[in-house]
Amino acid sequence: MASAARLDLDGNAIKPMTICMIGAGGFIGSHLCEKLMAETMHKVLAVDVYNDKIRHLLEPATHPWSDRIQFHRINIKHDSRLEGLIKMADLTVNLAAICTPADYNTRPLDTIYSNFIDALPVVKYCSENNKRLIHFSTCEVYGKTIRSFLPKDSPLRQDPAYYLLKEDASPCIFGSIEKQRWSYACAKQLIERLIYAEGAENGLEFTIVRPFNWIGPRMDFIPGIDGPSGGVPRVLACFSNNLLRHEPLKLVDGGQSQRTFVYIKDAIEAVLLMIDNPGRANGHIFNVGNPNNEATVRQLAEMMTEVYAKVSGEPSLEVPTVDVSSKEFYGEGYDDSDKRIPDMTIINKQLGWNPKTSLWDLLESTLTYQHRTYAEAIKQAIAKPVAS
Ligand SMILES: NC(=O)c1ccc[n+]([C@@H]2O[C@H](COP(=O)([O-])OP(=O)(O)OC[C@H]3O[C@@H](n4cnc5c(N)ncnc54)[C@H](O)[C@@H]3O)[C@@H](O)[C@H]2O)c1
Ligand SMILES: O=C(O)[C@H]1O[C@H](OP(=O)(O)OP(=O)(O)OC[C@H]2O[C@@H](n3ccc(=O)[nH]c3=O)[C@H](O)[C@@H]2O)[C@H](O)[C@@H](O)[C@@H]1O
Repeated sequence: MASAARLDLDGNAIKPMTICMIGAGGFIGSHLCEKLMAETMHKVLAVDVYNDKIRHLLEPATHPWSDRIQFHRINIKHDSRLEGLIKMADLTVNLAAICTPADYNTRPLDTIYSNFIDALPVVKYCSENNKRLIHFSTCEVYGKTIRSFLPKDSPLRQDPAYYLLKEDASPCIFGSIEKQRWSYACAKQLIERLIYAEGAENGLEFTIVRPFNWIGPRMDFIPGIDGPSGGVPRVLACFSNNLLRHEPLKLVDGGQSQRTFVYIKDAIEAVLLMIDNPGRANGHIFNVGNPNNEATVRQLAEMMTEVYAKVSGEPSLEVPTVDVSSKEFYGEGYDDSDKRIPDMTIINKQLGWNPKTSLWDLLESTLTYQHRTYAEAIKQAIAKPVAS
């Protein structure tokens, strides 16, 4: 339960603050709002175009935190109320973005505008009004690893010096301009550089977060149920959708890419530490991921298949996966990050944070949620006769 006597990492009482959270209605925003309402006395001015994922926090108005959360339906592309909200707050957390890879090469303009141009006024208002900013970037700013350019048989491929991703040392390696996949990473990189420069030249107090594949309940949508039937969400929701519909999981280009997955609830602990410890978080860029939860996409598919059979009680398909080319799945201009392992030195040193949940455990709780939330709706959708 919320308590006024929470202490920061240096033993000082944490004063309740007002947080302007932009993109509060999304996956990460909904979990961050939940945490702030349940465990702190901070107030949230929740800005988004949607509020479905935080409706349970907004209604009924009898929640013990009801006077600490306000929803503002605002599109930050064109709404003069934004500056007023940032001025009213002590801290702004910016989560708003287009961040699904299927959009990067098919809607590159929207992707670049969303991740760079639309974030500019947020940075400017924070800087001009001396307000602290926590900005969400991405691990995609690292792009490909140096390792991926080494010969296949090089022993150096096993050396972490060629793949471990460090905030203050690793280069950002993207593909050519025709590989529009990198429109997102490049826009995120430029806004990081701008924020960093505002800090250096104008004293902006900032923290940049680089999430490494945070996953859990409420991530994206299930096509045809709570999102467009032709839509392509991120991998967790794609594979969940396949499992719920008893279809084989599609492995893009053989599913050889590697990712590290962190449970959303672990990651949110890291964000709360940043919020509550400005002296330790300001001026830093933080990797937030779980280096112990590495899997190829193929391994992820196999594990999700096994976990889903366990939580749903339904047998797995005899052939649970199918290979598909990236061109067929994402279209022209797709490219991929080969491997993403976060170096944890900086977040450990500054905030003492470590992730706890194993890949199996996080998939078990997430797929239990997916099954409970969607299985019935999918059954009904499949049973519905198609209109002739
Ligand atoms: N989930 C991850 O693992 C992950 C990884 C790397 C980076 N990120 C970054 O974290 C942030 C949040 O990601 P998420 O997974 O919660 O995504 P999400 O799509 O679930 O949430 C983004 C939210 O921003 C809102 N939004 C977008 N444009 C807006 C606008 N113009 N005005 C108002 N609201 C707008 C959307 O409606 C959505 O609710 C993004 O910046 C993303 O790039 C997330
Ligand atoms: O989550 C992150 O840390 C960042 O990375 C994601 O990028 P990516 O990991 O490539 O996106 P996913 O959709 O989760 O795909 C992961 C991998 O699975 C593959 N995939 C995806 C979907 C599918 O059905 N099958 C499949 O094999 C993709 O090709 C990719 O190799 C997104 O860019 C962002 O949300 C975010 O910034």
